[in-house]
Amino acid sequence: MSLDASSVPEPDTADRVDSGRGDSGATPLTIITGFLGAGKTTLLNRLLGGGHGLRAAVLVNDFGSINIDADLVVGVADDMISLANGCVCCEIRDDLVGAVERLVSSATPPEHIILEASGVADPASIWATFAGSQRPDWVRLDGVTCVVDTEQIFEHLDEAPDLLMLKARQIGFADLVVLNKVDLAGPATVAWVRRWIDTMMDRVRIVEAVQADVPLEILLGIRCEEREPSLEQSPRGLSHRERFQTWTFRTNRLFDPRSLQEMIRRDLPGEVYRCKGFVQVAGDTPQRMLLQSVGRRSELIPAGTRAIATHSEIVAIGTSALDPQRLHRLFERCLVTR
Ligand SMILES: Nc1nc2c(ncn2[C@@H]2O[C@H](COP(=O)(O)OP(=O)(O)OP(=O)(O)O)[C@@H](O)[C@H]2O)c(=O)[nH]1
Repeated sequence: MSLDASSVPEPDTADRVDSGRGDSGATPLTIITGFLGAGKTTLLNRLLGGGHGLRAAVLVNDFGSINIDADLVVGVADDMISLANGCVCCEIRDDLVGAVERLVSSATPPEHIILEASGVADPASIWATFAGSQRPDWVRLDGVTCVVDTEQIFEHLDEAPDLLMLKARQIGFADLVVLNKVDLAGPATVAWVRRWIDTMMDRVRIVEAVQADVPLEILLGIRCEEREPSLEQSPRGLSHRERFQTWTFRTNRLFDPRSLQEMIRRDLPGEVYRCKGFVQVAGDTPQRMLLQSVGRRSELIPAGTRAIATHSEIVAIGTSALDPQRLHRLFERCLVTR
């Protein structure tokens, strides 16, 4: 895990969202939740690029051992705390509280804190962490936004039926649900997922989106109703480390981009929910690309100046049945032979 920096310089925009720090002095906290690959980082980047005028600090939590998300969040290089190698709702709660403590007690404390939780996190447990901490008055929950991959919400239920329970808990704790990726889902699926959420939850606000494009005003300054965080809301039974597994592949060799995407589409085991990383791909000149895959969908996009390095590093997250040897063989097959 790496911890660095504290808060951002005052933006020069005149349009400010009222974040509502209020008399209590508690710093408003927005939690972005949602399952792996739903579009949380995409939403976070929209928030950060949105010119809301708030001095916001960002906490990014990746379940894997490398915090890829930290490289994908744009525009807050010195203002982000990266919490990797565990989930903030259960395994690295102390790191979360410590990071927030550092932020709020710094010389220039942020006006707002945005936490992108890991895709397997239970937001109720995150909030319970603050309630159980030494200084529960440091932060005030401003709102919880849950990003849903509308196309894939019901995927993987054969391998892990309890996944739907986790997704339901993420949605159920939210003030706002962003039904994302409606471009991939199509109207019938969108209507179906909407109905499913409506019948399951009371009074949750739902917006549909492509690339998490939702108005900023509805994301910040929600001032959600007080909710009593109870430590009983922590997940019972297996810990995330027992339910989910991560696997990392590193190589100095070049990938054949077509084989890589074809392998993900055809052969990636159903136990793998998400892959992401930076890869060196073969071409006229080797190129550094960002690999993103959610289920069997994948994209390779030029990495630009992000995460400059000469080797490739991919993280996969899946069920505890994930087979490291099999994955190693599959990814190795996509390397260019010398
Ligand atoms: N087609 C389509 N792709 C999207 C949309 N929103 C996000 N994506 C893509 O989905 C992938 C995952 O998006 P992220 O924002 O990284 O998802 P995430 O929830 O932060 O992922 P984790 O942090 O790994 O859980 C990326 O390749 C995005 O470009 C959308 O509305 N439509």
